[in-house]
Amino acid sequence: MNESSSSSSRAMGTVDVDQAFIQEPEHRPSLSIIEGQGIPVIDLSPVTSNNPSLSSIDALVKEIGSACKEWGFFQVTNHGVPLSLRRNLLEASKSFFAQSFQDKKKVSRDETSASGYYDTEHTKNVRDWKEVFDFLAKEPTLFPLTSDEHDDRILHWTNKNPQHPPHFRDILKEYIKEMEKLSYKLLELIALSLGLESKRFEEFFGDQTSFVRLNYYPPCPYPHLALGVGPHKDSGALTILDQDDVGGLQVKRKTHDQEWINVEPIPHAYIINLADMIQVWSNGAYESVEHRVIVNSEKERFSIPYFLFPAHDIEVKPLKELIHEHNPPKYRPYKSGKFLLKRFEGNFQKHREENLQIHHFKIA
Ligand SMILES: O=C(O)CCC(=O)C(=O)O
Ligand SMILES: [Fe+2]
Repeated sequence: MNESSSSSSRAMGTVDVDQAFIQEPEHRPSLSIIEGQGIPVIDLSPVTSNNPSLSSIDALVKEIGSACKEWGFFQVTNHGVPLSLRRNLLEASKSFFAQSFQDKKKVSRDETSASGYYDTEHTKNVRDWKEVFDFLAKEPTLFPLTSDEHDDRILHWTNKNPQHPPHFRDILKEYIKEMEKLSYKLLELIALSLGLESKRFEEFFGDQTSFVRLNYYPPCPYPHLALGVGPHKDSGALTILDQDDVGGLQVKRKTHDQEWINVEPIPHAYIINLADMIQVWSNGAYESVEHRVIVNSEKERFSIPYFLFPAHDIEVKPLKELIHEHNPPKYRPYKSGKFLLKRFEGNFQKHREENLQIHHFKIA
Protein backbone atom coordinates (compact mmCIF):
# COMPACT_ATOMS: atom_id res chain seq x y z
CA MET A 1 0.00 0.00 0.00
CA ASN A 2 1.34 3.44 -0.75
CA GLU A 3 2.15 6.10 1.82
CA SER A 4 -0.84 8.24 0.90
CA SER A 5 -3.24 5.47 1.90
CA SER A 6 -2.96 6.46 5.52
CA SER A 7 -3.65 10.14 4.86
CA SER A 8 -7.32 9.80 5.72
CA SER A 9 -6.71 7.44 8.65
CA ARG A 10 -8.10 7.92 12.05
CA ALA A 11 -7.30 5.95 15.15
CA MET A 12 -9.62 3.07 16.01
CA GLY A 13 -8.46 1.14 19.05
CA THR A 14 -4.73 0.75 18.73
CA VAL A 15 -4.46 0.48 14.95
CA ASP A 16 -4.65 3.29 12.48
CA VAL A 17 -7.55 2.41 10.24
CA ASP A 18 -8.15 4.02 6.88
CA GLN A 19 -11.93 4.23 6.69
CA ALA A 20 -11.91 3.61 2.93
CA PHE A 21 -10.99 -0.04 3.59
CA ILE A 22 -13.64 -0.76 6.21
CA GLN A 23 -16.39 -3.16 5.20
CA GLU A 24 -19.97 -2.68 6.34
CA PRO A 25 -20.60 -4.94 9.39
CA GLU A 26 -22.51 -7.53 7.30
CA HIS A 27 -19.51 -7.98 4.98
CA ARG A 28 -16.84 -8.26 7.68
CA PRO A 29 -15.34 -11.74 7.61
CA SER A 30 -15.67 -14.20 10.42
CA LEU A 31 -12.12 -15.53 10.69
CA SER A 32 -13.20 -18.89 12.11
CA ILE A 33 -12.72 -21.88 9.83
CA ILE A 34 -15.80 -23.20 8.09
CA GLU A 35 -15.80 -26.95 7.82
CA GLY A 36 -17.54 -28.31 4.79
CA GLN A 37 -17.22 -30.04 1.52
CA GLY A 38 -15.00 -28.01 -0.79
CA ILE A 39 -15.54 -27.17 -4.44
CA PRO A 40 -15.18 -30.05 -6.95
CA VAL A 41 -11.74 -31.00 -8.29
CA ILE A 42 -11.85 -32.15 -11.92
CA ASP A 43 -9.13 -34.00 -13.83
CA LEU A 44 -8.86 -32.54 -17.36
CA SER A 45 -6.63 -35.30 -18.77
CA PRO A 46 -9.33 -36.53 -21.21
CA VAL A 47 -8.87 -33.26 -23.14
CA THR A 48 -5.16 -32.71 -22.54
CA SER A 49 -3.77 -36.21 -23.18
CA ASN A 50 -2.97 -37.63 -26.61
CA ASN A 51 -5.48 -40.41 -27.17
CA PRO A 52 -8.56 -39.70 -25.14
CA SER A 53 -11.48 -42.10 -25.34
CA LEU A 54 -14.91 -40.75 -26.23
CA SER A 55 -16.37 -42.20 -23.07
CA SER A 56 -13.83 -40.38 -20.90
CA ILE A 57 -14.73 -37.08 -22.61
CA ASP A 58 -18.44 -37.76 -22.06
CA ALA A 59 -17.82 -38.41 -18.39
CA LEU A 60 -15.78 -35.21 -18.13
CA VAL A 61 -18.55 -33.15 -19.77
CA LYS A 62 -21.01 -34.51 -17.21
CA GLU A 63 -18.66 -33.69 -14.36
CA ILE A 64 -18.18 -30.13 -15.65
CA GLY A 65 -21.96 -29.74 -16.04
CA SER A 66 -22.66 -30.75 -12.43
CA ALA A 67 -19.86 -28.54 -11.08
CA CYS A 68 -21.22 -25.58 -13.07
CA LYS A 69 -24.75 -26.17 -11.82
CA GLU A 70 -24.02 -26.94 -8.20
CA TRP A 71 -21.11 -24.60 -7.52
CA GLY A 72 -20.15 -22.38 -10.45
CA PHE A 73 -16.62 -22.86 -9.05
CA PHE A 74 -14.24 -25.81 -9.43
CA GLN A 75 -10.54 -26.66 -9.52
CA VAL A 76 -8.87 -28.43 -12.44
CA THR A 77 -5.79 -30.67 -12.52
CA ASN A 78 -3.86 -32.01 -15.54
CA HIS A 79 -4.76 -28.82 -17.40
CA GLY A 80 -1.61 -28.80 -19.54
CA VAL A 81 -0.12 -25.45 -18.41
CA PRO A 82 3.62 -25.93 -17.75
CA LEU A 83 4.56 -25.60 -14.08
CA SER A 84 7.86 -23.88 -14.93
CA LEU A 85 5.99 -21.05 -16.68
CA ARG A 86 3.66 -20.59 -13.69
CA ARG A 87 6.65 -20.45 -11.33
CA ASN A 88 8.39 -17.89 -13.54
CA LEU A 89 5.34 -15.67 -13.59
CA LEU A 90 4.83 -15.88 -9.84
CA GLU A 91 8.50 -14.99 -9.25
CA ALA A 92 8.24 -12.09 -11.72
CA SER A 93 5.12 -10.86 -9.91
CA LYS A 94 6.83 -11.00 -6.50
CA SER A 95 9.81 -9.15 -7.83
CA PHE A 96 7.63 -6.47 -9.46
CA PHE A 97 5.63 -5.76 -6.29
CA ALA A 98 8.78 -5.76 -4.11
CA GLN A 99 9.88 -2.50 -5.81
CA SER A 100 9.33 0.90 -4.23
CA PHE A 101 5.99 2.63 -4.74
CA GLN A 102 7.80 5.26 -6.85
CA ASP A 103 9.08 2.56 -9.21
CA LYS A 104 5.73 0.81 -9.47
CA LYS A 105 4.05 4.14 -10.15
CA LYS A 106 6.12 4.50 -13.34
CA VAL A 107 3.74 1.97 -14.92
CA SER A 108 0.51 3.24 -13.33
CA ARG A 109 -2.76 2.64 -15.08
CA ASP A 110 -4.13 5.84 -16.64
CA GLU A 111 -6.94 6.96 -18.93
CA THR A 112 -5.13 5.81 -22.10
CA SER A 113 -5.29 2.10 -21.18
CA ALA A 114 -6.63 -0.27 -18.56
CA SER A 115 -3.21 -1.91 -18.30
CA GLY A 116 -0.81 -1.10 -15.48
CA TYR A 117 -0.28 -0.79 -11.74
CA TYR A 118 -2.72 0.58 -9.16
CA ASP A 119 -3.56 0.11 -5.50
CA THR A 120 -6.87 1.89 -5.34
CA GLU A 121 -9.39 -0.66 -6.56
CA HIS A 122 -12.81 -0.57 -4.91
CA THR A 123 -15.25 -3.47 -4.99
CA LYS A 124 -18.83 -2.40 -4.36
CA ASN A 125 -17.48 0.97 -3.23
CA VAL A 126 -15.14 -0.23 -0.46
CA ARG A 127 -11.39 -0.12 -1.02
CA ASP A 128 -9.68 -3.51 -1.49
CA TRP A 129 -6.56 -4.34 0.55
CA LYS A 130 -4.35 -5.16 -2.42
CA GLU A 131 -2.08 -3.96 -5.18
CA VAL A 132 -2.62 -4.93 -8.81
CA PHE A 133 -0.87 -5.05 -12.16
CA ASP A 134 -3.09 -5.69 -15.22
CA PHE A 135 -1.78 -6.87 -18.60
CA LEU A 136 -3.97 -7.13 -21.72
CA ALA A 137 -4.10 -10.36 -23.70
CA LYS A 138 -4.40 -8.60 -27.09
CA GLU A 139 -2.44 -5.57 -28.29
CA PRO A 140 -4.09 -3.33 -29.04
CA THR A 141 -7.29 -4.13 -27.18
CA LEU A 142 -10.23 -2.20 -28.65
CA PHE A 143 -12.52 -0.65 -26.07
CA PRO A 144 -15.23 2.05 -26.11
CA LEU A 145 -14.18 5.51 -24.93
CA THR A 146 -17.34 6.10 -22.91
CA SER A 147 -20.25 4.08 -21.55
CA ASP A 148 -22.72 6.21 -23.54
CA GLU A 149 -24.61 3.89 -25.93
CA HIS A 150 -24.61 6.55 -28.66
CA ASP A 151 -20.88 7.26 -28.54
CA ASP A 152 -19.04 5.12 -31.15
CA ARG A 153 -15.53 6.33 -30.33
CA ILE A 154 -13.06 3.50 -29.71
CA LEU A 155 -9.77 3.48 -27.82
CA HIS A 156 -6.80 1.27 -28.74
CA TRP A 157 -5.39 0.11 -25.43
CA THR A 158 -1.79 -1.11 -25.22
CA ASN A 159 0.16 -2.63 -22.33
CA LYS A 160 2.32 -0.89 -19.77
CA ASN A 161 5.74 -2.56 -19.77
CA PRO A 162 7.76 -2.40 -16.53
CA GLN A 163 11.57 -2.26 -16.84
CA HIS A 164 11.83 -4.60 -13.89
CA PRO A 165 11.90 -7.57 -13.62
CA PRO A 166 13.68 -8.51 -16.87
CA HIS A 167 11.59 -10.54 -19.36
CA PHE A 168 8.37 -9.54 -17.58
CA ARG A 169 6.57 -8.95 -20.89
CA ASP A 170 7.85 -12.19 -22.49
CA ILE A 171 6.71 -14.28 -19.55
CA LEU A 172 3.27 -12.66 -19.58
CA LYS A 173 2.93 -13.15 -23.34
CA GLU A 174 3.80 -16.82 -23.05
CA TYR A 175 1.40 -17.22 -20.15
CA ILE A 176 -1.44 -15.62 -22.12
CA LYS A 177 -0.96 -18.18 -24.92
CA GLU A 178 -1.44 -20.96 -22.39
CA MET A 179 -4.48 -19.25 -20.89
CA GLU A 180 -6.06 -18.93 -24.33
CA LYS A 181 -5.60 -22.65 -24.98
CA LEU A 182 -7.04 -23.62 -21.62
CA SER A 183 -9.94 -21.18 -21.83
CA TYR A 184 -11.02 -22.53 -25.24
CA LYS A 185 -10.94 -26.08 -23.87
CA LEU A 186 -13.08 -25.04 -20.92
CA LEU A 187 -15.53 -23.17 -23.16
CA GLU A 188 -15.90 -26.29 -25.30
CA LEU A 189 -16.62 -28.47 -22.30
CA ILE A 190 -19.11 -25.95 -20.94
CA ALA A 191 -20.83 -25.67 -24.35
CA LEU A 192 -21.13 -29.47 -24.62
CA SER A 193 -22.48 -29.68 -21.08
CA LEU A 194 -25.27 -27.26 -22.08
CA GLY A 195 -26.09 -29.39 -25.16
CA LEU A 196 -24.54 -26.80 -27.52
CA GLU A 197 -22.15 -27.30 -30.41
CA SER A 198 -18.62 -27.48 -28.95
CA LYS A 199 -17.28 -24.31 -30.63
CA ARG A 200 -20.44 -22.29 -29.93
CA PHE A 201 -18.72 -19.68 -27.77
CA GLU A 202 -15.63 -19.16 -29.93
CA GLU A 203 -17.11 -16.52 -32.24
CA PHE A 204 -17.38 -14.08 -29.31
CA PHE A 205 -13.65 -14.07 -28.59
CA GLY A 206 -12.01 -12.99 -31.88
CA ASP A 207 -11.20 -9.48 -30.66
CA GLN A 208 -11.27 -10.42 -27.03
CA THR A 209 -10.71 -7.95 -24.20
CA SER A 210 -9.29 -10.55 -21.78
CA PHE A 211 -6.47 -9.68 -19.38
CA VAL A 212 -4.13 -11.19 -16.78
CA ARG A 213 -4.13 -9.63 -13.33
CA LEU A 214 -1.28 -9.93 -10.86
CA ASN A 215 -2.72 -9.53 -7.36
CA TYR A 216 -0.58 -8.75 -4.32
CA TYR A 217 -2.25 -8.78 -0.90
CA PRO A 218 0.12 -7.34 1.73
CA PRO A 219 -0.33 -8.44 5.35
CA CYS A 220 -3.21 -6.48 6.87
CA PRO A 221 -3.30 -5.31 10.53
CA TYR A 222 -7.12 -5.52 10.70
CA PRO A 223 -8.22 -8.63 8.77
CA HIS A 224 -11.53 -8.65 10.69
CA LEU A 225 -12.52 -5.28 9.21
CA ALA A 226 -11.07 -5.19 5.69
CA LEU A 227 -11.07 -7.56 2.72
CA GLY A 228 -8.50 -8.25 -0.01
CA VAL A 229 -11.38 -8.21 -2.48
CA GLY A 230 -14.91 -7.53 -1.30
CA PRO A 231 -17.80 -9.85 -2.22
CA HIS A 232 -18.38 -9.74 -5.98
CA LYS A 233 -19.11 -11.78 -9.09
CA ASP A 234 -16.70 -11.66 -12.03
CA SER A 235 -18.21 -9.88 -14.99
CA GLY A 236 -16.63 -11.65 -17.98
CA ALA A 237 -17.16 -15.14 -19.35
CA LEU A 238 -15.01 -17.10 -16.93
CA THR A 239 -11.91 -16.74 -14.77
CA ILE A 240 -8.88 -19.03 -14.53
CA LEU A 241 -7.14 -18.37 -11.22
CA ASP A 242 -3.73 -19.36 -9.94
CA GLN A 243 -3.33 -18.84 -6.19
CA ASP A 244 -0.25 -19.40 -4.03
CA ASP A 245 -0.32 -21.65 -0.94
CA VAL A 246 -1.51 -19.02 1.59
CA GLY A 247 -5.28 -19.27 1.05
CA GLY A 248 -7.90 -16.57 1.55
CA LEU A 249 -10.27 -17.01 -1.38
CA GLN A 250 -13.80 -17.85 -0.27
CA VAL A 251 -16.84 -18.76 -2.34
CA LYS A 252 -20.45 -18.43 -1.35
CA ARG A 253 -22.02 -21.87 -1.30
CA LYS A 254 -25.14 -22.07 -3.46
CA THR A 255 -27.12 -24.20 -1.03
CA HIS A 256 -29.70 -22.58 1.25
CA ASP A 257 -27.19 -21.67 4.00
CA GLN A 258 -25.11 -19.43 1.68
CA GLU A 259 -22.01 -20.02 3.84
CA TRP A 260 -18.61 -18.70 2.76
CA ILE A 261 -16.42 -21.72 1.95
CA ASN A 262 -12.61 -21.61 1.78
CA VAL A 263 -11.12 -22.55 -1.58
CA GLU A 264 -8.18 -24.64 -0.37
CA PRO A 265 -4.97 -24.24 -2.33
CA ILE A 266 -4.22 -27.48 -4.23
CA PRO A 267 -0.65 -27.59 -5.58
CA HIS A 268 -0.54 -27.08 -9.37
CA ALA A 269 -4.34 -26.88 -9.80
CA TYR A 270 -6.24 -23.94 -11.31
CA ILE A 271 -9.47 -22.54 -9.92
CA ILE A 272 -12.17 -21.93 -12.51
CA ASN A 273 -15.16 -19.76 -11.86
CA LEU A 274 -18.07 -18.97 -14.11
CA ALA A 275 -18.70 -15.29 -14.61
CA ASP A 276 -21.74 -13.18 -15.52
CA MET A 277 -21.74 -13.75 -19.29
CA ILE A 278 -22.02 -17.55 -19.02
CA GLN A 279 -25.01 -16.91 -16.78
CA VAL A 280 -26.66 -14.79 -19.49
CA TRP A 281 -25.65 -17.01 -22.45
CA SER A 282 -26.99 -20.08 -20.62
CA ASN A 283 -30.17 -18.15 -19.72
CA GLY A 284 -29.51 -18.76 -16.04
CA ALA A 285 -28.89 -22.52 -16.30
CA TYR A 286 -25.43 -21.73 -14.86
CA GLU A 287 -24.78 -18.87 -12.49
CA SER A 288 -21.92 -16.56 -11.73
CA VAL A 289 -21.04 -17.09 -8.08
CA GLU A 290 -20.15 -14.58 -5.42
CA HIS A 291 -16.65 -14.78 -3.95
CA ARG A 292 -14.27 -12.66 -1.86
CA VAL A 293 -10.73 -12.67 -0.50
CA ILE A 294 -9.92 -12.42 3.19
CA VAL A 295 -6.57 -11.01 4.24
CA ASN A 296 -4.00 -12.27 6.65
CA SER A 297 -2.33 -10.31 9.44
CA GLU A 298 1.02 -12.07 8.99
CA LYS A 299 1.39 -13.42 5.50
CA GLU A 300 1.41 -11.74 2.13
CA ARG A 301 -0.48 -13.52 -0.64
CA PHE A 302 -0.17 -13.56 -4.43
CA SER A 303 -2.77 -14.65 -6.95
CA ILE A 304 -3.00 -14.47 -10.74
CA PRO A 305 -6.46 -14.46 -12.33
CA TYR A 306 -6.93 -14.56 -16.10
CA PHE A 307 -10.22 -12.86 -16.90
CA LEU A 308 -11.71 -14.13 -20.14
CA PHE A 309 -13.78 -11.41 -21.83
CA PRO A 310 -15.31 -11.30 -25.33
CA ALA A 311 -14.87 -8.46 -27.85
CA HIS A 312 -16.21 -5.12 -26.57
CA ASP A 313 -18.97 -4.93 -29.21
CA ILE A 314 -20.45 -8.38 -28.57
CA GLU A 315 -24.07 -8.18 -27.62
CA VAL A 316 -24.45 -10.53 -24.67
CA LYS A 317 -27.83 -12.27 -24.57
CA PRO A 318 -29.31 -15.72 -23.92
CA LEU A 319 -28.35 -18.14 -26.73
CA LYS A 320 -31.22 -18.87 -29.10
CA GLU A 321 -30.70 -22.66 -28.95
CA LEU A 322 -31.51 -22.55 -25.24
CA ILE A 323 -34.63 -20.42 -25.58
CA HIS A 324 -38.05 -21.91 -26.18
CA GLU A 325 -41.67 -21.41 -25.24
CA HIS A 326 -41.14 -22.77 -21.73
CA ASN A 327 -37.79 -21.08 -21.28
CA PRO A 328 -38.14 -17.48 -22.49
CA PRO A 329 -35.11 -15.13 -22.28
CA LYS A 330 -34.40 -14.12 -18.69
CA TYR A 331 -31.99 -11.27 -19.50
CA ARG A 332 -32.06 -8.19 -21.69
CA PRO A 333 -29.17 -7.93 -24.19
CA TYR A 334 -26.23 -5.67 -23.35
CA LYS A 335 -22.98 -4.65 -25.04
CA SER A 336 -19.99 -6.16 -23.29
CA GLY A 337 -17.69 -3.08 -23.34
CA LYS A 338 -20.35 -0.51 -22.41
CA PHE A 339 -21.51 -2.66 -19.48
CA LEU A 340 -17.97 -2.94 -18.12
CA LEU A 341 -17.34 0.77 -18.35
CA LYS A 342 -20.55 1.53 -16.48
CA ARG A 343 -19.54 -0.92 -13.83
CA PHE A 344 -16.02 0.48 -13.44
CA GLU A 345 -17.47 3.98 -13.14
CA GLY A 346 -19.43 2.76 -10.12
CA ASN A 347 -16.36 1.21 -8.47
CA PHE A 348 -14.60 4.41 -7.55
CA GLN A 349 -15.80 5.73 -4.27
CA LYS A 350 -17.43 4.46 -1.15
CA HIS A 351 -21.13 5.27 -1.37
CA ARG A 352 -24.23 3.32 -0.65
CA GLU A 353 -25.69 2.86 -4.12
CA GLU A 354 -25.04 -0.51 -5.74
CA ASN A 355 -22.95 -0.31 -8.91
CA LEU A 356 -24.14 -1.97 -12.12
CA GLN A 357 -24.69 -5.73 -11.74
CA ILE A 358 -25.97 -8.44 -14.04
CA HIS A 359 -29.23 -8.76 -12.13
CA HIS A 360 -30.12 -5.26 -13.33
CA PHE A 361 -30.57 -6.88 -16.77
CA LYS A 362 -32.92 -9.54 -15.50
CA ILE A 363 -36.34 -9.59 -17.14
CA ALA A 364 -38.89 -9.47 -14.33
O1 LIG B 1 -7.13 -13.45 -5.34
C1 LIG B 1 -8.03 -14.25 -5.50
O2 LIG B 1 -7.97 -15.39 -5.04
C2 LIG B 1 -9.29 -13.90 -6.26
C3 LIG B 1 -9.33 -12.50 -6.78
C4 LIG B 1 -10.63 -12.17 -7.44
O3 LIG B 1 -11.67 -12.72 -7.14
C5 LIG B 1 -10.65 -11.15 -8.48
O4 LIG B 1 -9.61 -10.49 -8.68
O5 LIG B 1 -11.72 -11.00 -9.15
FE1 LIG C 1 -13.19 -12.35 -8.67
